[in-house]
Amino acid sequence: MSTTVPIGVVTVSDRASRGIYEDKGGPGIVAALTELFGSPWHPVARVVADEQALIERALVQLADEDLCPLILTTGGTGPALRDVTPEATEAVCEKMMPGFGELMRAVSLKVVPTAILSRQTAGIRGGSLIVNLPGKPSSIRECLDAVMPAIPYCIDLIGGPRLETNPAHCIAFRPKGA
Ligand SMILES: Nc1ncnc2c1ncn2[C@@H]1O[C@H](COP(=O)(O)OP(=O)(O)OP(=O)(O)O)[C@@H](O)[C@H]1O
Ligand SMILES: Nc1nc2c(c(=O)[nH]1)N[C@H]1C(S)=C(S)[C@@H](COP(=O)(O)O)O[C@H]1N2
Repeated sequence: MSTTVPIGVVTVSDRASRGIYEDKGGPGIVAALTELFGSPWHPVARVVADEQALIERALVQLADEDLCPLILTTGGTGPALRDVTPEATEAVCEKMMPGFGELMRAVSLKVVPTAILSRQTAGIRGGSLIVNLPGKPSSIRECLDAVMPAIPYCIDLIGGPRLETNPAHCIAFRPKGA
């Protein structure tokens, strides 16, 4: 059995899932986490089309079977008809964490005026925190840099493993004594 922490990485993209283009989202998340995490971890990656049932199934498996304390999605957060990642996230979560989306949009707005078009959100399913990132590969690091400082303490609070960040790239916030 693996002693490293499984982290769910879900690319939601019609074209990447069909092989029309190479998926840069999943590898982008892995590259970002490789810098940001200080604890041993390994990715459990999935690539799915923009279909709510498929996204929900991937999230449920990663949470309930793979026991990932953190699941990151990329893509499907916009206003287009097939963009349903936030709906899938909300459908499988018991509790929403709207502050994640608020912060990521605020930070992204400094980079791109269309940041308001992302409905990216976050929520809790059991012992898993699910966080949506936009599909544009360049948005992954911008968004993760903003929210990563709060992620280890959030995972503490839902009973997950103690995750450390790499202080060269990210200082995690935990209240004194936590
Ligand atoms: N997984 C990915 N890998 C590589 N590039 C991506 C990926 N997802 C998105 N992109 C790029 O970012 C752009 C905006 O992403 P968006 O999620 O809106 O794509 P989309 O138009 O919904 O198409 P698709 O679902 O087929 O990726 C895409 O047009 C593509 O250039
Ligand atoms: N940081 C960042 N946020 C961003 C973007 C971006 O390029 N960088 N693209 C925006 C655009 S153009 C769209 S349409 C929405 C939704 O993208 P998605 O459907 O690929 O998730 O994310 C927005 N948020």
